[in-house]
Amino acid sequence: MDRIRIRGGNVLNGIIPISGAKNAALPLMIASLLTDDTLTLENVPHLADVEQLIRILGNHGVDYSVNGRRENQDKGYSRTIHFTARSIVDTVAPYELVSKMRASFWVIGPLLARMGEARVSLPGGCAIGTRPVDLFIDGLMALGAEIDIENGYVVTKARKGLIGARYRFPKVSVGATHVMLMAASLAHGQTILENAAQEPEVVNLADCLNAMGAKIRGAGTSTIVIDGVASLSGARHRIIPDRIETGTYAMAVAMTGGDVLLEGARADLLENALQVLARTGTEITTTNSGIRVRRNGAGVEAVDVTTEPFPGFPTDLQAQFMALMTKAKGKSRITETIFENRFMHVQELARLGANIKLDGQTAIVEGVERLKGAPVMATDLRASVSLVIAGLAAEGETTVNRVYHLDRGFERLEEKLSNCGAEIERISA
Ligand SMILES: CC(=O)N[C@H]1[C@@H](OP(=O)(O)OP(=O)(O)OC[C@H]2O[C@@H](n3ccc(=O)[nH]c3=O)[C@H](O)[C@@H]2O)O[C@H](CO)[C@@H](O)[C@@H]1O
Ligand SMILES: C=C(OP(=O)(O)O)C(=O)O
Repeated sequence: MDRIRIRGGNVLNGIIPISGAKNAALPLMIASLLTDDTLTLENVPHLADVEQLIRILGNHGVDYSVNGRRENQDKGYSRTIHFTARSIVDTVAPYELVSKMRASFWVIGPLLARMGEARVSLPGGCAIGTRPVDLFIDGLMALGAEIDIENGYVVTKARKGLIGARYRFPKVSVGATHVMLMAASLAHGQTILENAAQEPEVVNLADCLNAMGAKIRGAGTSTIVIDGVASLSGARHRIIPDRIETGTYAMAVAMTGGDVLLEGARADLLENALQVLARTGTEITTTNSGIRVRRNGAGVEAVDVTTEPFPGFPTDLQAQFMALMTKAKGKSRITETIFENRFMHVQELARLGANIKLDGQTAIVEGVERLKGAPVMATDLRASVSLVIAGLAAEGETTVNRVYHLDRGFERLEEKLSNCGAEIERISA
């Protein structure tokens, strides 16, 4: 299995191009199941999750073709991809495919809306909590779907089509909001979703669905109104820049020091996290071409954070921020409210010399003078990259094992960081 080897201690200087957002690309690709026309997506990142979803969609009958120079396609540059689901050849999403990635469960919405049936394996994904699917089931049932769980599969039918309804999510869920948006777009009549997720990825999906002919208002607020339409057409749509990748590299610069332009990044997608970073003493400026992050030799202040649904501090940046706080001046409290088991990076950061104590859902981080390189391993995507950041600021050599987690969500990570002066390389097994 590949590993990442880092020799820490270098400051970061230069330009890091920000890729298209994984968490926007996945639901947008799934939306291609809603129409027999071509959905063209621009700025699709080259990531393991995207490739896996291409395979899953292919199983249902989605053809795809990639624009761009052939030599770029395999090297991992964001691309334009055309997805066409002329006909749905299979409404079953099997365990072997869905268990590898949580988001693949979301095909349940479009398959049910377009075909009146779906049989989708319960999902896998990052091991950061129990991650049930009750909200998807309740929401689709509110639209008139019949649902049973059989042998690890969610089996659903709506032979006469889905019917618009008012549904209030008992808890904010990004994935369940995506699925309800897609399903309700082809339902008969009006659907009103309350307590919906307000994440930029939800807005990106709603904008794309509207370009395909859907009638959705209010995406980006907690109440979304969808007037169902009989069919959707193709469209051309651009994926937003990845706000988690943006925040991750911003925290890397805050930790190592230096001056980096995060090219193509959009500050409005992560205002809360940028404000938190500014409070640590990191200089953040928005320019025409992206976000510039600077930190001199003065070190970072300790800041408390609590993860929350958007527009709050994102759970997907919690691990990276904890890495930063391990070298802060003083004590910070980091509270995780979204996932009940998202502290697996704590014991790995401790291998590098971090001083962190857990008190329920709160991590108390006492900043230390220096971290020292060590072999580490993480069991989820954002935890893995938090170890990369910590390794960049640690003395000596850090080896991050199980690199496949990083490949799920970070396009050309080693190249982007080494272009800015980091000593980082992939060691192929
Ligand atoms: C591919 C993708 O976009 N993944 C993101 C998405 O995951 P995902 O969409 O899976 O996360 P959700 O917003 O659904 O999860 C939020 C909370 O709701 C719970 N829940 C969710 C559904 C359900 O039916 N029942 C239930 O209890 C979850 O266990 C979790 O505790 O949003 C998360 C929260 O911002 C991010 O960390 C993930 O990176
Ligand atoms: C948790 C994540 O992904 P997933 O929902 O696919 O597990 C993530 O992107 O950080």
